[in-house]
Amino acid sequence: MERSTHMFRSVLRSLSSRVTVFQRSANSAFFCSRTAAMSLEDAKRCAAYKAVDEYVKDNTVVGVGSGSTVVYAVHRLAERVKAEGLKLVCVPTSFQARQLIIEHGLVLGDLECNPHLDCAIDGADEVDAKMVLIKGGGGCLLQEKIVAACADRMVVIADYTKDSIKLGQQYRKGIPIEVAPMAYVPIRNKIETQFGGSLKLRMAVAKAGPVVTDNGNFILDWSFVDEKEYDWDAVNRAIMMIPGVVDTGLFVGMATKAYFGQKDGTVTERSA
Ligand SMILES: O=C(CO)[C@H](O)[C@H](O)COP(=O)(O)O
Repeated sequence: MERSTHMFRSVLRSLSSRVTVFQRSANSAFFCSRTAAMSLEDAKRCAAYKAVDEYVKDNTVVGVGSGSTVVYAVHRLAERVKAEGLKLVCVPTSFQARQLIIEHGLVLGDLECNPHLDCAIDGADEVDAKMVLIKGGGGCLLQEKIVAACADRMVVIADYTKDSIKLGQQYRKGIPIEVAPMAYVPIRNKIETQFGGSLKLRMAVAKAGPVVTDNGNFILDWSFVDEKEYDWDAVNRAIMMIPGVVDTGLFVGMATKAYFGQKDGTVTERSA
């Protein structure tokens, strides 16, 4: 009995030192209070909440990105719809985003009915100093790029591990490239010959064989040469010209703002 009381107290102590508190300020904005031990999840949440509070207002048509950080953005959208009665339309970038929107009782839109969006809020695998992004770690790059291209602004939400000077400094899994299944070998060979590095077909974890995207395609992850100075805009354009390439996870000149949740509960920003 004494032992279980002791264990319960120590769990409580550790929880109270980790918990992130979101408080409502006088103008009803939320902010992250700083605690001794902020987790990576807290950092994601701080960035996501900040982006939603800065960019979403009544009647916004918002693109909902994919990945684990976006989950917090959807929580915050739902919270504000409930508290403030905001009228929003949410356009998903993946099956995951679509489910999140539905589960949170938000209004689901699409590009047929909502071809123009006010903003797209999305995560990233890496953001360099010039706001070039690597996206597609979760395999949703095609729809993410299409939705972002339809938005007035693309706002990135990320934790501090995504912030880098040069691509490849933080994200080591390579640049995802979505390809038509029949063409993955010639595309792999062409990119290796033209730009160096190596490409690997992304394999599924809970399924035999390769990952199949929401669009029925495969993903090649390109480990480029670290020491090389790539012009990402030119590289992206050249890869897009290879028959069978559907899209790349290089987002050049698309993101207008990036929020990075930090270890101490603050959120830093970068603008294009
Ligand atoms: O591009 C993506 C999915 O295709 C995600 O935005 C990216 O992988 C970041 O995900 P997370 O927020 O889980 O770190």
